[in-house]
Parts: sequence; structure tokens; C-alpha cells
Amino acid sequence: MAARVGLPQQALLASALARSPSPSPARLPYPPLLRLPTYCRFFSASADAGLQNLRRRLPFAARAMSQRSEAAGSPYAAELAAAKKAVSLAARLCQTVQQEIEQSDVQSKADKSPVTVADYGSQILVSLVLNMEVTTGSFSMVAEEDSEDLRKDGAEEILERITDLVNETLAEDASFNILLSQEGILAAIDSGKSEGGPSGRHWVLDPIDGTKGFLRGGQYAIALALLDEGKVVLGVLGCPNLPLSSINNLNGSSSGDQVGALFSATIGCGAEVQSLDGSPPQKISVCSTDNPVNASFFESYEGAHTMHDLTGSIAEKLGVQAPPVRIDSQAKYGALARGDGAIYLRFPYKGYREKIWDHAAGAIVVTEAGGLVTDASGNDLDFSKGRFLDLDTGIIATNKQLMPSLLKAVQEAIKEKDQVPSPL
Ligand SMILES: Nc1ncnc2c1ncn2[C@@H]1O[C@H](COP(=O)(O)O)[C@@H](O)[C@H]1OP(=O)(O)O
Ligand SMILES: [Mg+2]
Repeated sequence: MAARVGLPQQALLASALARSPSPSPARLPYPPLLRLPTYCRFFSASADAGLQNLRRRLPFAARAMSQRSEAAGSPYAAELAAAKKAVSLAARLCQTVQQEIEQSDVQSKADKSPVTVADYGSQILVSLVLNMEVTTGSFSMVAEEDSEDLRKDGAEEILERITDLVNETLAEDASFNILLSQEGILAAIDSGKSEGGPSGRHWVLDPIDGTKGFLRGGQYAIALALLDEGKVVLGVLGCPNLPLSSINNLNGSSSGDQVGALFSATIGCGAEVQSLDGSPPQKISVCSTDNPVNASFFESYEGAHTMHDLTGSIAEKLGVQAPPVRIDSQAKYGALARGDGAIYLRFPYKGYREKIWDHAAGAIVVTEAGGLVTDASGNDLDFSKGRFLDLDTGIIATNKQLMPSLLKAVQEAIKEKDQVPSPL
């Protein structure tokens, strides 16, 4: 595994710098680096045999990019290609970490939720690739992680581990002639501090959505979207543990062998799925059933993230017969978008504030696949208000045929729940 091959970052950097000629700035494919002067140190490694040995012949990030997509003619085609490349590279780092995660790779945030070296590493790689590939306009990103905990005394070891992981992931991909210093690592994480909002363009990133699933060895997603004037215009969901074909039974497993799905959607161009290692994109659409008896529904694996009693009551009122399919993360939106199930229900406990990065990519993948995503009252989600989605009800998603009866069942179940006296 690359992260364990014993190539410490300093040595890698020193060897590359010693052997390589300085690149001509005109040939560098990443002028946005100029915007972040402390971001990175780069080199041309074409003559470096040691590094070449670390690289695979055809990096999947590059291959995923070369496949023709329905969105090729859209005004966001370049951004979509960059987003796929960024998510694919981040997914590779996450897979490396998930396979051999250690206790010291996991920390607890101020809100007690877990964060891992892979959450940070994924955010760094996505920021870096977007900066390198998208050369027009200024760069703004609303992302989940920040570097505060990594700047504290005692964080030196974890910062070094993240730096090594990121640089080893970059070194394995022939399309990147770049390494990051520790200052560059911290700057890359903090490039996600934008507040978003209704004007301009903002990338929206959850570097690992479903960290608990990631730690359990279950589902997780790298979720990246682009907001333009307050609207989500593209989304990419990397789901390294999701079967590529479909989830065709209630345990979330599949009949096909291939695992690792990359969902993408651009406004007005539909939604697609391809393998994380670069198969051609296939158009997807939500299931077309109008009979709840044939419908199955997705919800969070974690009981603390959604009220399973309320969702059970909604499903019963609707006439759904199958038990819930419980999986972590926005992988649920991807699975819904290709028709693995018909409904997604999410009802967090009172007081939880939804963040835009937890829904932006998933929502456009579902709507472009022909589905609808609304709050519990049937309103569209509004991603233009900053880092949070201002809603105090739940989020529901399904096809157009089932939405009216689903909304009715949701309203009835909520009303009934509100009438039950609190045990306190
Ligand atoms: N108490 C909570 N209630 C609802 N969602 C939560 C809560 N804590 C974390 N989450 C978020 O729920 C999402 C996982 O969704 P799901 O439950 O559908 O798998 C993640 O974005 C996770 O945040 P994070 O991204 O920090 O892991
Ligand atoms: Mg999340």
C-alpha cells in the first residue's frame, strides 16, 4: 500500500528536487497555484525512475476524465471533468486509509464527531486538483474540515502522516508533478473556509461523507458540487464501496463483482454513473414505480442521524412493504438515482443543522436522474444561504409519481408524532 511503502515526504521531496530540472511555468497545467503562493512546491519528475516505479500505468483519475460524457457540451464541462478527477484521486487516498486504518489516524472534533487523516487528505487533494484544473475565475470552496486542530501542539505526528499520504497519492499518479509542504497542506485544508451564498461560484465539498460508515468499513462518499449564483449546477459523488451495478438485496450487497461507483450530474444534462477506475459513463434514471407496495426506501444506518421510528411510520402509511435499506452517506442518493430503491427519507433529531455539503452533490444527481428532492413540506432545498441548509424538518427524495403520496404520508406521520406526549 502506498501509504506504508516507507517513502517519507521529506525524502520524496528531496529526491525529486535533486534529480529534476525546474519546470517551465508556461508548461505547468495549474496556474491557480499562483493564487496560493505557500501552497506547494512542484517539480518535473519525468526523469525520476524511483517515482516512475511508484506510478501505475494509466491513473484511473486520468482515465475517468477521458471518457465522453453527456455533459461534454455543457458550459460546466471543464468543471465537471475537474470535479471527477478530484473526487477520483481523493477516493484513492480514502481507500488506502480505510484498508489499514490505525487508532492514531482518528481524532475527535469539538462536536465529538470523528475525523480521520482521510477526511483531511481528501479535502487537500480535491482543493489541489480544482485549483490546478479550473483556471478561470476566483477560487471559493465551502468544505467541512479546517486545520485548527492540526495546528495545535501535539498534532505534529498526524500532520506528518497526512502530508505523507497526500504526497504518496500524488506521486502514484503520473498526471501530477507536484508535492505539498506541511504549510501547503494546512493552506489547502483552509481553502475550504468560504461561506458560500447566493452570488458567484462556490465549490461545495464533503471530503468524507459518512465518516462513521468509513470507520466501520461500510459506505461513505466523497461529495463535491458546484454552486453558481446560489444554484447547484453540477455534482460528483465518489462511492468507493458501493457496487457498480446495483444494490439488489436488503443488505446492500450486489450480484456484480465490481465495487466503486462515480456518480455525476450537470444541470440540464442528466445524471451518469461510471466505475471509479474509469469505465465509460452510463446514463441513469430513478425507478419509475408509482406503486408504494413495490417501493423500497433508503435511510441512515446510524440511528442517531435519523428518526427510524418516524420513517417506519411514514413507510407504513404509504404502504411500503419492504424493510428499510440502511446505508451510510450520500451513497443513498446515488443508489436512488439509478433506481436501486424508490425513496430516501432523512429526519434528523431536533436541533441538528444540515450542512450544504451533505446534500448538494446528492441532490443534483437525483434531480438530474428525474427524481425530486424536497424538505418535509415539499419545498426545494435552498443551497444559497451559506454553509447551512436552513430547515427544521426532514429531507425526502423519490420519483415524480410517488412524491404526492409520500408528502401526504410524511405530513400525517409528523402530525401523529407531534401529538404523542413527550415522556419527559
Ligand atoms: N446527529 C446527527 N444527526 C444527523 N446527521 C448527522 C449527525 N451527526 C453527523 N451527521 C451527518 O450525517 C451524515 C451521514 O449521513 P447518514 O446518516 O445518511 O449516513 C454525515 O454528513 C454526518 O456528518 P459527517 O459528514 O460529519 O460524517
Ligand atoms: Mg457529511
